[in-house]
Amino acid sequence: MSINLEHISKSYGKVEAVKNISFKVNPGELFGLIGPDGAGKTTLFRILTTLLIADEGKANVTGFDVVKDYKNIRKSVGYMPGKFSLYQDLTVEENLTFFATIFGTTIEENYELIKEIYVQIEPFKKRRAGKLSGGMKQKLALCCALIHKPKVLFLDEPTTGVDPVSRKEFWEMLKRLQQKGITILVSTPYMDEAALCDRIALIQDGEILEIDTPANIVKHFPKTIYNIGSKDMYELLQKLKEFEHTYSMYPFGEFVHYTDKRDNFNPTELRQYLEKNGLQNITIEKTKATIEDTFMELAK
Ligand SMILES: Nc1ncnc2c1ncn2[C@@H]1O[C@H](COP(=O)(O)OP(=O)(O)OP(=O)(O)O)[C@@H](O)[C@H]1O
Repeated sequence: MSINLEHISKSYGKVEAVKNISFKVNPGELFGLIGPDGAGKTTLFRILTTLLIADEGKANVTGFDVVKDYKNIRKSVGYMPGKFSLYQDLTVEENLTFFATIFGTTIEENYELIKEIYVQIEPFKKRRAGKLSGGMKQKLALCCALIHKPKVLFLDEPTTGVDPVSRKEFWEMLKRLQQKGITILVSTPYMDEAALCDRIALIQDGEILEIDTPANIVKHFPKTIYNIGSKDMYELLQKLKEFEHTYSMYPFGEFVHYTDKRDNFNPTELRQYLEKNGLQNITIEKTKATIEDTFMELAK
């Protein structure tokens, strides 16, 4: 097993940030921790990268215990924290050289692993990290986390605040790193990115709601979902909220995702109710559950 957590708990004073969490990540797997802000993702990363000691439970990474063997873990993992991972006043090249030096290596020695990512920021190698765009900062931070050829890569919300094109490119890079045999634990609040992982753990308020492949997670959704559209989104939400048979409803792009309390739901009846309440251009169509739908249902 590359990563193994057993009954890990951690509190900050009265805040129980992580509660009795257990899961395993297989060698070479791309595993996602999916949850909103404050779910406990960063706390888990800090425990696994030996920067924080859990109150209860055991964890090991590449066979090393996070407390007893912390030095071995630090040598064999790469960590890209969500915030403050680069020295803003150092240039691109200086940042990378700095990280290489503290791990007793050089850029040249491990160039092959970072090459594909580094060539994209190399034209700006004399630029200070603080002056880079979000996407470029993220590529540099990834190069710095990879410079000592880690076996396991920890990426805490690597795409937060990054534009959609760079996000897509970033996930393509992760897939290629995975093919080189690196195990990756990545966290994200974006549900669309969850679908790109081999397996995901949905996490909220320090607890795991479910662990499975993205495909299996959506299969477990218990109800039929309908996409409901109308000209006036705000009114539509109000009226659906007041409808006595509504089980769940929330905005999803240009539609509302709706489920009904009853098994014998009749869309015509809902349409008539909405029309009677003055809504126009109503559309009601069956749709497939997404990871976000499952998350909302489990988090209820
Ligand atoms: N040093 C700290 N002192 C007190 N409370 C903390 C501390 N660090 C985190 N917390 C609290 O613990 C909970 C989990 O935080 P954590 O940072 O692990 O979550 P997260 O999922 O990474 O979210 P975020 O993306 O906001 O960092 C939150 O309620 C947070 O406010």
